[in-house]
Amino acid sequence: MNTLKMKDWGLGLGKHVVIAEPCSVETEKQIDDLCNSFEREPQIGMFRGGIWKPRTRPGNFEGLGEEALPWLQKVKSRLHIPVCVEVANTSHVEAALKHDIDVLWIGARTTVNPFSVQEIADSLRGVDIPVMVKNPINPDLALWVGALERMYDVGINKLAAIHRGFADPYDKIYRNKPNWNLAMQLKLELPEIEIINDPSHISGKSEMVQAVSQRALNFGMDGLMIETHPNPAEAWSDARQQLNPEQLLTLLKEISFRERIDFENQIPENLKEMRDSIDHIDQKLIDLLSDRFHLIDKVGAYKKAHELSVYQGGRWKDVLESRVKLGTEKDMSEKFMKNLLIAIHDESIKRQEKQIANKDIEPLTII
Ligand SMILES: O=C(O)C(=O)C[C@]1(C(=O)O)C=C[C@@H](O)C=C1
Repeated sequence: MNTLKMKDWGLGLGKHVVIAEPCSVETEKQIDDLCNSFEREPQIGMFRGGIWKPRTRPGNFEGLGEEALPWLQKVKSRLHIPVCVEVANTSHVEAALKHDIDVLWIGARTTVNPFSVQEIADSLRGVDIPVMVKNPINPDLALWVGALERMYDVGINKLAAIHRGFADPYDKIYRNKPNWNLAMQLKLELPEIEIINDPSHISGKSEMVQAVSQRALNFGMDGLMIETHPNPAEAWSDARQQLNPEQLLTLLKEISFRERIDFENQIPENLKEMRDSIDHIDQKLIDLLSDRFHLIDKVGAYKKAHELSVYQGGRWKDVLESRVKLGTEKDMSEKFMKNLLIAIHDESIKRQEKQIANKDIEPLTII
């Protein structure tokens, strides 16, 4: 994809984009109050207001709709920063364009549905407006990439992604569990697409927003979208996760926007040396793993000849426990050691099953 980075969208966005926003636009006064707080804050690069709010069940506040759009125009003239809104259908797009909204974004509940995404994309054919695409609710990279591709295919070349976390009914910590690996995979697949992180929807509680923001920046995310309200306790939606302007400004002072080293010729000499050593160690690790799997194949041949079962619970328990102990003694976490060993053991089982059955079988996870 030949897309433009946010700094080249012609909207005065800097290197790290901070989008401050009330979850929902509620009253003209609320917007005025936020403008007063952010008037002299150059760090706020964009303003977001929720106008149409998707709600799981009817009866909750679903946004003010079109009547709130003129208030966002006022934000533009007061703060001189671009404004963005979520659009979920073609009438939203039409209203947003009519009111000079600068940037649109597609929400997680829309990204999951390629029909909706395509309809929105079709309504944007020939329109020069940046679009940001939130990850779908479920951790499906193809859906996320697909939504970006649908936008690109109708001629939108100002594109960004937003990582807002993924629904996980078993997780007790986050509202939407972050999946940093998946976000990194998006970067690998579409290196030109920048990713904004939405720590508010990930954490679901204001006291976690700073830690999640820092984590996102550590992972090389290109900006933050943080829900902000003059008085979060009184917010009509998502009261628990919004910061007040003062909290937002403190957060922005305290977090560290880390530099990224993207190009070979920028790498300082001592870092290059350390990376060369890492390359060497990785090579040795791979050689050792390959030696281990050759032995696994020999054990597999033995099991086949003697009709022994592939999975050997007692041996596996010993291997797991002893290696986890060795690893933790060398300062590696128990969780990491377990994950590593489970991955290795899965692969051993898969190779031996294949040997015995002589066909490809999906790997199992056996603990
Ligand atoms: O010891 C064996 O029987 C093996 O095949 C090796 C191995 C391993 O990867 O360490 C693999 C499968 C068994 O469940 C136990 C251990």
